[in-house]
Amino acid sequence: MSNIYTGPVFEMARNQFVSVANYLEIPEGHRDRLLYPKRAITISCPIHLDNGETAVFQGYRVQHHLTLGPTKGGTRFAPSVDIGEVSALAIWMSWKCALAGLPYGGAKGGVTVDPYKLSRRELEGLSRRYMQEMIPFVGPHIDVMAPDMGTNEQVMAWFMDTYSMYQGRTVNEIVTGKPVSSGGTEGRREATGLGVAHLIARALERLNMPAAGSTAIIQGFGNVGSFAAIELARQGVSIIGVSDHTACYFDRKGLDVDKLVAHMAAHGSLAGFSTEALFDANELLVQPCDILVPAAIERVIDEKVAPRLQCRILAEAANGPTTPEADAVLLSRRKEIFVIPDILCNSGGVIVSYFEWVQDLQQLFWGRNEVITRLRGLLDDAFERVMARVDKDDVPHRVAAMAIGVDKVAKAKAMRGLFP
Ligand SMILES: NC(=O)C1=CN([C@@H]2O[C@H](COP(=O)(O)OP(=O)(O)OC[C@H]3O[C@@H](n4cnc5c(N)ncnc54)[C@H](OP(=O)(O)O)[C@@H]3O)[C@@H](O)[C@H]2O)C=CC1
Ligand SMILES: O=C(O)CCC(=O)C(=O)O
Repeated sequence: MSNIYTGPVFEMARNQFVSVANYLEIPEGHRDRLLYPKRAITISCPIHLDNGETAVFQGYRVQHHLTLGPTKGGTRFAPSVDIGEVSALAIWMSWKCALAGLPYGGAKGGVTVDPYKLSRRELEGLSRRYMQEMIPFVGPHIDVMAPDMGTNEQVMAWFMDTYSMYQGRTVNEIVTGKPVSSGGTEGRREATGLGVAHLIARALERLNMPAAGSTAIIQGFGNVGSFAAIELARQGVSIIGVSDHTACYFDRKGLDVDKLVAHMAAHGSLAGFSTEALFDANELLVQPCDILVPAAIERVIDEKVAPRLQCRILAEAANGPTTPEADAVLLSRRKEIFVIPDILCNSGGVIVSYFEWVQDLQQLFWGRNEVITRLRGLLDDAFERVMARVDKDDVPHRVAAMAIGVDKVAKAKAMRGLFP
């Protein structure tokens, strides 16, 4: 199939799919239908800059499959965004939602922009224009957006408001990850990081390692990385390394997570937190630790980094942090390194987004305890199913997790018939 889906991140998603399709013995003739997105939308978003000029930003939304329900997934504002990256992220959302048992296909969207270079007024203009251009293609039962890198609750509130103005009524079920004051759910802000820490606790249990006194290194200190750090520290794990784009810190005695979080709240980045603990960002991932949490971008663990990892647990909070070449290395190190694959590890976010959507549709809101208890229940269930498959078939954790997701979508497609 000749197509527009290219680039290293899409190649990763395709290679992973081929490995899983081989393991599941999916016939060649069924594979393109499972892999390639149903719809890929490209838009131009012109906005007025503060200096009076007009800038046009490229935006995308990819809806991978519609077999199990509406599509679901975040919106990324980052310079790296292109159709290949967004498509890969949409495909991963499909396997993630199916693994968690959510009634969704995968989607992802984004704008090629550095959001930190825009003023608040420009960011609002871009967010509103993006949603406005997407109105013909999204809806509470068609495609439901959420935050991802570079977007947040405020951007979701602007999306919701823009969509609602066009409908002439409040439609808060059009996006998730909104502020609680605008129809968001308790627990969504921290859900992904909390889920990462919960699954790390399950992995520690399985390895007979106590949480208290274990050490963790976290790359990325945004929504996911910071909440994972808070929850791990609460469990007694010592956070010995953290980084973002602006700084990297490492201290074997442990960093003060409360102070890191307060610094982020005051300054918006890690720069300036400490002079003593400054460290080389290129060496952070390969330092000895019990738990390594990449919580930033794709492809940071490649065939050069993988042989040098010195962690016992690799908890993939980011989407796609490990390349297929690195996976081959990790396969040979599978007794040393316990991988919690991304589609399992970071699924807490979309799980609580699902709870938010359900609450918005019903206009009946749950308390935080109910949200977190249900979240832990779905994560435990997915974790157990992945481990059962690993034990039964002796396959790598990623293959087991993806196989559960791919198999569910494949079976649903088969039952619905080949032709419309
Ligand atoms: N938000 C969510 O609910 C979910 C997010 N994810 C995934 O988690 C990851 C992080 O997302 P999220 O926390 O929301 O995004 P944020 O934008 O909130 O934070 C991203 C963090 O990563 C850092 N970062 C970016 N590039 C690098 C780099 N090269 N080295 C070190 N740090 C870097 C950023 O630093 P800086 O600010 O300095 O650029 C920032 O600290 C992404 O892969 C995303 O797809 C997965 C599931 C759900
Ligand atoms: O909350 C959601 O709907 C999607 C979150 C997301 O983008 C992801 O899991 O990668």
